[in-house]
Amino acid sequence: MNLTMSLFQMSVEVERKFLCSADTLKTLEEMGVCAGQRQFHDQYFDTPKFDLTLRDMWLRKRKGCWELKCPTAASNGTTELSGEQSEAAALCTRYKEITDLAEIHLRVKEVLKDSCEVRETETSSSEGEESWLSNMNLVCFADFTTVRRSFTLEEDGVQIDLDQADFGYHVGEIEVLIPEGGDVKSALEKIRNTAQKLGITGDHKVEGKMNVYLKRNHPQHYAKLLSAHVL
Ligand SMILES: Cc1ncc(C[n+]2csc(CCOP(=O)(O)OP(=O)(O)OP(=O)(O)O)c2C)c(N)n1
Repeated sequence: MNLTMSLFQMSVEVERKFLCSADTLKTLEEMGVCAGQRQFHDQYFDTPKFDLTLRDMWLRKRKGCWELKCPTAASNGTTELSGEQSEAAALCTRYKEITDLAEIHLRVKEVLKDSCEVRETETSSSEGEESWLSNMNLVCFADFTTVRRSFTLEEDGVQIDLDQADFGYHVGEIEVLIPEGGDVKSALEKIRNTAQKLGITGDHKVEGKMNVYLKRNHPQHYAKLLSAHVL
């Protein structure tokens, strides 16, 4: 099936990361409802030549489920932003989240077809359900566990996560999920309001877990992504 014929409805995650101070945590605990704490183990996959991550595509397995995060077109939903909205956009990331495995296979194959990475073999059940990884020359390059506390505020559809990764990095994120083609401006506005309420300042993007993980564990991979302006 051609990708343009694909009919899957995808979500777009609009997200701002922040460093959580003791003051922010106190405000959050006063204002928000703690929706619980959970722990998950993430494994990220790419080819040895980094064909996916160099295109800002992030393939991972979390709690037994596959997810692919892909960039949205830079201008989608962000034309004619006000000054404040542009500032908010510069602090946020926007990624499509694909969770349907067949769709993930299609997208990954599409990217790898030019780099001769895909072995055109049929998967037999005896090879195990994840032979597609080796057929596409995909290997695990990052593997870590996160303890996440989630909060919800009155603001519609805003989730705040406080993540503690097992390699010693803490980061918070304010997140709004919208359908593909949905209202990015309104999501940015909600994120900006929430950051203001929590007293979050700063005019630079805060590093995510992966930045810090790669810098520490795979500096060459990290350097390639930096020079390609992916991170
Ligand atoms: C600030 C920032 N973050 C991520 C990226 C790109 N990127 C690197 S790894 C990566 C995939 C992991 O995304 P992230 O949202 O950081 O992880 P997590 O919070 O655990 O996922 P969730 O539970 O919210 O789905 C991305 C998109 C970027 N360029 N800049």
